[in-house]
Amino acid sequence: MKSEGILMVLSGPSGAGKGTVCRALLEKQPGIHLSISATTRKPRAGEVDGVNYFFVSREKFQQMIDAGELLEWAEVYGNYYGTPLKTVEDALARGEDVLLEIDVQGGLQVKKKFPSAVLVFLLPPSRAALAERLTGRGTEPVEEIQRRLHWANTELEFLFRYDYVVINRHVEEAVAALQSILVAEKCRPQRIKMDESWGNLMDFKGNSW
Ligand SMILES: Nc1ncnc2c1ncn2[C@@H]1O[C@H](COP(=O)(O)OP(=O)(O)OP(=O)(O)O)[C@@H](O)[C@H]1O
Ligand SMILES: Nc1nc2c(ncn2[C@@H]2O[C@H](COP(=O)(O)O)[C@@H](O)[C@H]2O)c(=O)[nH]1
Repeated sequence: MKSEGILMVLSGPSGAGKGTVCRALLEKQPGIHLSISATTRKPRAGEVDGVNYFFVSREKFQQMIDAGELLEWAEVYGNYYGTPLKTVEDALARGEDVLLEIDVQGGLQVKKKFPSAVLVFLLPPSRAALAERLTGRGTEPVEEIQRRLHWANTELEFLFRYDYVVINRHVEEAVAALQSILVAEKCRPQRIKMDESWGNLMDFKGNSW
């Protein structure tokens, strides 16, 4: 009996620790496929095209939308971000678990297209922790930090439309929670591929020994 790969979405306010937790999860489970998004945002110091994001122009991003190349896309903090569809489909077809680190608007689009996707909302332990983390990262100017913190309130409204909430108090704990979710989701009857000897699942009584 073999279960299929899981499409897992990780969302949460900017600074919640999504990127940090994703990297730590991949270290523990290198077999997970992390989707690389396309974005019109400019690279931060140290970010590499094709590794952190595919950094594209607005024109190129629009072409990708028009060509149906994006599984989902959204405008976030004044820039466009989207998930390339084909690499996700290919990885799922290979039976790999796929992780999308995307915003809440994108998360709900994914759920519409892939109802079996698992939506996880990553929450920092407190409002103060969120502000400290975002400021401490030191990658955005003060106005941008304020803008992201302000938007966090709107993002929180999406929390109850997600399947799971993980509190990112300690990175290792958050990673363990994500791993547990993956294990539990693989045990759902809808995902289990049962050995053919069990016959027609819808008609157990009709099967003879
Ligand atoms: N559990 C944690 N405890 C303390 N600091 C943390 C924890 N998780 C992440 N951080 C720190 O918080 C900052 C923000 O983390 P990260 O960049 O991963 O957030 P993010 O949710 O991916 O943000 P964005 O959406 O803007 O990309 C980083 O400096 C990171 O090192
Ligand atoms: N809807 C999507 N949101 C995405 C995608 N890739 C990243 N994001 C989200 O954007 C913000 C900002 O990211 P940053 O790298 O500029 O800090 C963050 O919430 C990401 O999760 C995507 O493909 N689609």
